[in-house]
Amino acid sequence: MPLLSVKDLRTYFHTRSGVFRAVDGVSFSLERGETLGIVGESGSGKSVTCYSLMGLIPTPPGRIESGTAMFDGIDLLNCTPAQARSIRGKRVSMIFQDPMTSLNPYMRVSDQLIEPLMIHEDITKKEALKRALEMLDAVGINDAASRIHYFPHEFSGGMRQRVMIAMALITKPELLIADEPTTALDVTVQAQILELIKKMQADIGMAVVFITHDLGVVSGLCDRVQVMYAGKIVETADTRTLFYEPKHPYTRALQRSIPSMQPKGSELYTIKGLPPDLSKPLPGCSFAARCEFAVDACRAGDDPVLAPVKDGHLQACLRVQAGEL
Ligand SMILES: Nc1ncnc2c1ncn2[C@@H]1O[C@H](COP(=O)(O)OP(=O)(O)OP(=O)(O)O)[C@@H](O)[C@H]1O
Repeated sequence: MPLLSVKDLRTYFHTRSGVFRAVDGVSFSLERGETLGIVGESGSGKSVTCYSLMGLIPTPPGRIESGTAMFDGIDLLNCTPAQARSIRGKRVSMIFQDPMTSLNPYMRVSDQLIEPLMIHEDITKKEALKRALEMLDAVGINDAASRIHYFPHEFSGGMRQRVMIAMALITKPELLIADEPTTALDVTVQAQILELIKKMQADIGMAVVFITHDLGVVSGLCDRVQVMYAGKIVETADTRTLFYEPKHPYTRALQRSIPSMQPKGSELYTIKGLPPDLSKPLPGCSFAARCEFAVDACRAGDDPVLAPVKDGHLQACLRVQAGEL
């Protein structure tokens, strides 16, 4: 049985300017210990997918319209508050691009680190502090014994990111959701943080969902990747297949836009145009307006659905499905 199984998740935002179908029929599953990358441009619904699982959708204007998200037999989208508390922040944790999303600026790091342990585990304060120190050590905070009493602002950006990771991992979660945790950091610190997540994953054996707009980042980190466009998954495969045999024109375009994949001296390739307005769904494929391979059939009928290319590789382009591309 997979650790997490999401079926037909739809999360819409009901605003004055219309209903934004941020996530529109997303299904995927994740095995224990597996790392799944969710890739797509800004606004494609990556964060809203994960926020839905974590109970972080602001309601209103947001609303989960349909779907189930089974985590070890419990539906995260339809569970009791007590079930939610026993899972979120303990068995499932999340880290964010901005560490201050989860760190409290007015609380010493020591108090923040021990809080989830005191809530979820039968443990004394002394034992909890010992665990917190070990955790800070494990995420590479030097001189953790004195720094544990710092406030978040007394750490540099990269170090704050490490503190947030320590806080997310201190309960040894079975699933970590990482929402662009390195985007705001310089390249060296970015690499260190990615290495750290990999190491902690190996130590704890947790599964990871890694959200990023950067296809380059997922290559060294993820077992499997799913590509999102306009609230839907348009392609999913193991990382190697997705890199070397991408099928969907959007995935191919994303791959072409990785700077290191482009020949030296050539003009940087970018995907022309903008993602569609999610409040005005158009007939046909939502990528058609920007797709260099689109034909009339792509702009008519229902949005194409995922179909297998081969075992574990699914994609949603009609022309690929018809064997034309
Ligand atoms: N609070 C909100 N109110 C209204 N609409 C929202 C809200 N939050 C998200 N949305 C809608 O959901 C869409 C998807 O947002 P989401 O944050 O999931 O994108 P993303 O792929 O994670 O992008 P990014 O990389 O920029 O975080 C947005 O384009 C927007 O239309």
